Amino acid sequence: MKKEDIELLGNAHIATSIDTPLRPDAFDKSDNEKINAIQRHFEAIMHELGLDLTDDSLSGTPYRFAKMYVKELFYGLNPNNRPKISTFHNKYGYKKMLVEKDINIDSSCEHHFLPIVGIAHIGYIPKDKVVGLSKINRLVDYYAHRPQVQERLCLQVLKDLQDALETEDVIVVITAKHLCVSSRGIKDKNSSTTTIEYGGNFIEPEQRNAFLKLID
Ligand SMILES: Nc1nc2c(ncn2[C@@H]2O[C@H](COP(=O)(O)OP(=O)(O)OP(=O)(O)O)[C@@H](O)[C@H]2O)c(=O)[nH]1
Ligand SMILES: [Zn+2]
Repeated sequence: MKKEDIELLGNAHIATSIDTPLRPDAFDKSDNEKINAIQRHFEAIMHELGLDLTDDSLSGTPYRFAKMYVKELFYGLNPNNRPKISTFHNKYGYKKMLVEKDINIDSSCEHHFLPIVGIAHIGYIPKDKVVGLSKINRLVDYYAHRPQVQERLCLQVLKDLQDALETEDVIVVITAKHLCVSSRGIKDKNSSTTTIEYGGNFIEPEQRNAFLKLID
């Protein structure tokens, strides 16, 4: 790819859809077939870098790398891996805000494939359904384990929770450090990125501020 094309891609990095751009044949291959193929590709990259793949410390790296990509870092690409979000009938009639704070974010930036590390805070106001608390953390983990931009991660979590809870009254805040900003390029160790997305009642500044006060 030419440098100008990369620059164009960079400028257009905010996608118009909140869906992760996947090809229709994304899951035609099994995980093991993907691991085998990625292993060969990564072996070629290491070879190009001049590394001696017969070294006993390096020889297992292409397989380790491929397994890590498919089964760990990017397990969230496959919709079959979406956690089951158990919801319960809100029979106690809890109608105020529920906040799940300091949810761990381990993600990867899709421009450099480097880590995005941070925390998410989520609030919602139940209607007829409440969700098992751990399912909120699991959902965040699932969407984080894709090549991501933080804005889309925030929107994907918001949309899924709104659908699962059958209410628009959800808010998602993510604060994260991008290693592509802190460890390469500009190498700014201090800055972090915050994204906030919400719907329903959280459009009201009073409701939003009540949430922001709780996560402060
Ligand atoms: N909006 C947004 N940008 C991101 C995210 N993660 C990484 N980026 C940015 O994506 C941009 C890609 O820009 P390019 O100019 O194509 O890439 P680059 O030459 O490596 O850019 P530098 O990082 O400035 O060296 C960089 O500015 C990154 O900081 C994200 O989650 N959201
Ligand atoms: Zn990046």
